[in-house]
Amino acid sequence: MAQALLRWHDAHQFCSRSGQPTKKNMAGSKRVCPSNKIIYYPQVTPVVITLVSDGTQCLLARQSSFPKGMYSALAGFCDIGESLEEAVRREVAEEVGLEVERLQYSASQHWPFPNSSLMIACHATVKPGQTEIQVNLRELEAAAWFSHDEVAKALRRNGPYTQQLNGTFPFWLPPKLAIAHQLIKEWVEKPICSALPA
Ligand SMILES: NC(=O)c1ccc[n+]([C@@H]2O[C@H](COP(=O)([O-])OP(=O)(O)OC[C@H]3O[C@@H](n4cnc5c(N)ncnc54)[C@H](O)[C@@H]3O)[C@@H](O)[C@H]2O)c1
Repeated sequence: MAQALLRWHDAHQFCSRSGQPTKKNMAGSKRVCPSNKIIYYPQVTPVVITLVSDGTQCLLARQSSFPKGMYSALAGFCDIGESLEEAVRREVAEEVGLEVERLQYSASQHWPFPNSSLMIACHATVKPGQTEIQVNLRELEAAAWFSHDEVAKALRRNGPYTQQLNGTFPFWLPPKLAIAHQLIKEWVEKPICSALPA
């Protein structure tokens, strides 16, 4: 968190209205422009992260920037004017072409990489039978449905894998510190999604 705050101070040294240097307050919690008194507060950007399930399988995806073999839940920044529910539905539709039927909040996490994000984690379901995915290749490298068994095994493995096994990189999941890991673990331990309220 301290590093995220230091990065924010570094990137906000000048007032965007007057162009004058801003001054940090003693506590380091804000910056003020001495010429027009505008106060700048550190920003936190909301990001939704969603584990989509059809009741028996869950959907995991990877971006080309991920370490080889790592798959995670779908994440995306909230747009201005959007509720969290709208952001989840839009992101899932944009990234894999699925329509979310029900969703349930799970937990949140401050994520300092590369800037301060507030990760808001949710479980979502799609209607059984409406599971055909269309991967948006501008955003994702791949996405696929994984069975409960496959995901449970991947949780027990210790990634990251840097070595190929039978010509491919074994699929592995984000580390414990990431809320993506907690979301996936929650689904494996209690497949909540099959019992989400309508
Ligand atoms: N803690 C976790 O478990 C976890 C898991 C997945 C993603 N994340 C984080 O969530 C964030 C979003 O994930 P992603 O996969 O969409 O990331 P991403 O960095 O691939 O961003 C996708 C696109 O969003 C746009 N974007 C970048 N910054 C933005 C901002 N501040 N506001 C609006 N749009 C912006 C850009 O066009 C970018 O190409 C990243 O910071 C990522 O590190 C955390």
